Amino acid sequence: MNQQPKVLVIGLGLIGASFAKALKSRHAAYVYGYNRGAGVAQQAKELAVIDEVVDDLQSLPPLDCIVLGVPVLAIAPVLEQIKPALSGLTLLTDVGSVKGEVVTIVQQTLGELPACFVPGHPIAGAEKSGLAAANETLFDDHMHIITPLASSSAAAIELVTQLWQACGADVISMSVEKHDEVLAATSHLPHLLAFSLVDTLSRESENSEIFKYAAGGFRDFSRIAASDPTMWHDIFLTNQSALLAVLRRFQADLSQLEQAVEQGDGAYLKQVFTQAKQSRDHFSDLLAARKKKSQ
Ligand SMILES: NC(=O)C1=CN([C@@H]2O[C@H](COP(=O)(O)OP(=O)(O)OC[C@H]3O[C@@H](n4cnc5c(N)ncnc54)[C@H](O)[C@@H]3O)[C@@H](O)[C@H]2O)C=CC1
Ligand SMILES: O=C(O)C(=O)Cc1ccc(O)cc1
Repeated sequence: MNQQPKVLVIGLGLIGASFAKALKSRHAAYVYGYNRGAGVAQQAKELAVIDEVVDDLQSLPPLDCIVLGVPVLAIAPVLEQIKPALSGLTLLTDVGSVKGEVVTIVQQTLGELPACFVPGHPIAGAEKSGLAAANETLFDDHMHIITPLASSSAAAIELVTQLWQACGADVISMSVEKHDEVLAATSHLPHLLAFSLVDTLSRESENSEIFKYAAGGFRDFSRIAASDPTMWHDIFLTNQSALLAVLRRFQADLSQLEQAVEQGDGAYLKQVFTQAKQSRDHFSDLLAARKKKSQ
């Protein structure tokens, strides 16, 4: 594309603002921004995260692409407002952590799956949220998963790939179903466990007094329990079946560990811990290889 594409980011929080900032700083797009509530988009302009503020989703400038950077259950009300602008668009995409339910929401809200629509999910983030957490290098050397649909046009797939590559991401493609299964296991379950553990421990001691005595292991494990409650509320409600499947497998394994502790079955404990260590060491090697490749 000779001219810079014109991109509107709706939802200027951690992911939307990081994406906008990465595109703008790398001169990969002319970036408009919209956020509900007074002031956020204006602040984004002042911080050079976006080029221009959009005040009203019902009167949009000519655009090539709209990126939905809002929590999953905020997508439907936003789509209702931008419906009229979708006909001239090359690309409509999102960054939601769940894909199946986003596809259903788009289909139900628009009455069809438009050719411009390609679902997406950056596999990069943090426990922080909001515009203040925006970081233009957030996506460097991270995967961006797209789940193109039978209805997605070649032009839409090309533009989504080009934009995320410009932000430093490795764009990979997979089915909606595989995405939701894999992410339930590697992201949604660990977040559920972290929320649950920190909640349990905080109720066990007044003013979370026991946290004073926690070491690095607890810090590492519990970091993600500081993640945004609204965002995770939406994820757990919209990836219900994949999450329940992996949660039930985990609960069965946890019960076996409980029994082993109860019965003093050290051999079983050692076998589980050894297997887990091998898997984690393999994961560290993968991360190191990815880092090396990008240097
Ligand atoms: N936080 C993370 O690490 C990651 C999040 N995601 C996904 O990205 C999406 C956004 O997450 P974050 O950026 O972390 O959240 P965030 O809370 O930092 O940002 C969301 C932004 O959307 C705005 N917003 C909410 N409802 C709106 C509406 N109806 N109209 C206009 N603006 C609205 C909020 O005011 C906020 O500025 C979610 O769908 C999440 O699943 C994907 C990858 C990583
Ligand atoms: O903070 C972390 O370690 C994360 O795992 C961030 C994250 C949260 C949600 C996603 O869909 C993808 C990445």
